[in-house]
Amino acid sequence: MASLTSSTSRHSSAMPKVAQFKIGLCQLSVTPEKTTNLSRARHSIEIAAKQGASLVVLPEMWNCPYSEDYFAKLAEDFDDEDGSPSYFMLSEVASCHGITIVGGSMPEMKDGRLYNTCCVFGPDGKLKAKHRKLHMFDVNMPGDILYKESDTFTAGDNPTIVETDMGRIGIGICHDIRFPELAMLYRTRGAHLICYPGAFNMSTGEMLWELEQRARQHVIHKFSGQQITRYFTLLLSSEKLYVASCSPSRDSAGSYTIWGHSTLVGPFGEVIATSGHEETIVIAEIDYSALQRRREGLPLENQRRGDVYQFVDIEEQRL
Ligand SMILES: NC(=O)CC(=O)C(=O)O
Repeated sequence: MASLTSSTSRHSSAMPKVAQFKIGLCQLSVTPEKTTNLSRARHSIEIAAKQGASLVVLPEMWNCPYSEDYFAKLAEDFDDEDGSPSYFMLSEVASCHGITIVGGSMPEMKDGRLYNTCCVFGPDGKLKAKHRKLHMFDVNMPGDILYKESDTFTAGDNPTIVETDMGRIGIGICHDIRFPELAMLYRTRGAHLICYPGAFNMSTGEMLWELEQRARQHVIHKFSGQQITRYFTLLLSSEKLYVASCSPSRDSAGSYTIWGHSTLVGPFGEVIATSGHEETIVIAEIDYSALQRRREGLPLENQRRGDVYQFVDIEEQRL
């Protein structure tokens, strides 16, 4: 069993090759026309690269509206060269500009099943990792929102942590953010950054946005259970990690109204850069030396009480 202290972890948290760089969060407008989505995404990635971003993050479902009417229709099998224009566009634009792309998410069709999948491409255009959304967004808030993502998608089975020139990056998709255990797992495995492509809706989005501000003041007594899990995720980010989220822009005409507000949070829990709900690109600086300062100044690794509580990393347990 792995304890919460990362000193017992087999994963090092050494600083990456590039410790200071720009990240671009492409908050994209998404339409039912895949070709339009592809050219918008490509254009936005190219602008981010021209503005100096060496890591670009796209939203959850950037090539397809977040709607049951489109998921299967616009899904791609990434192994099919002719049937996967989105996948190959990302690979091509990554190598063209020599950048790393955390490719938001796309509906993936494989062996008759649909997955909500994020592909990460390196600067050579090669696929570095594929994350299938782990937690299905099944929600029933009477009078507000009723949705069952698990009716359409199959959940993935693996956490995804990917070694890049721009650090060790953990991937989660939207609802995955609500599970602090996943962020904790990434942290114990030495992640510097967690990227969450997401498509929050108007009610849950508002909760998160308010929470980001309130969490910094450590006001927890009014939070609901759901908000507390987000609060803990934010606490994790403020302890150890950079956290980047990237959303589609809001389309009020769509059946699922998106919150927007793509954001980069730093290791002090501070919002480094954010956006409104319109189509835009957030360009922000990541400096991993801030992680080191934070770790040295507040050495939680050495202070955790493994004799009182333990965090189990299932993979380490298997070894
Ligand atoms: N797409 C989602 O997973 C939506 C979600 O988590 C939300 O809060 O909204």
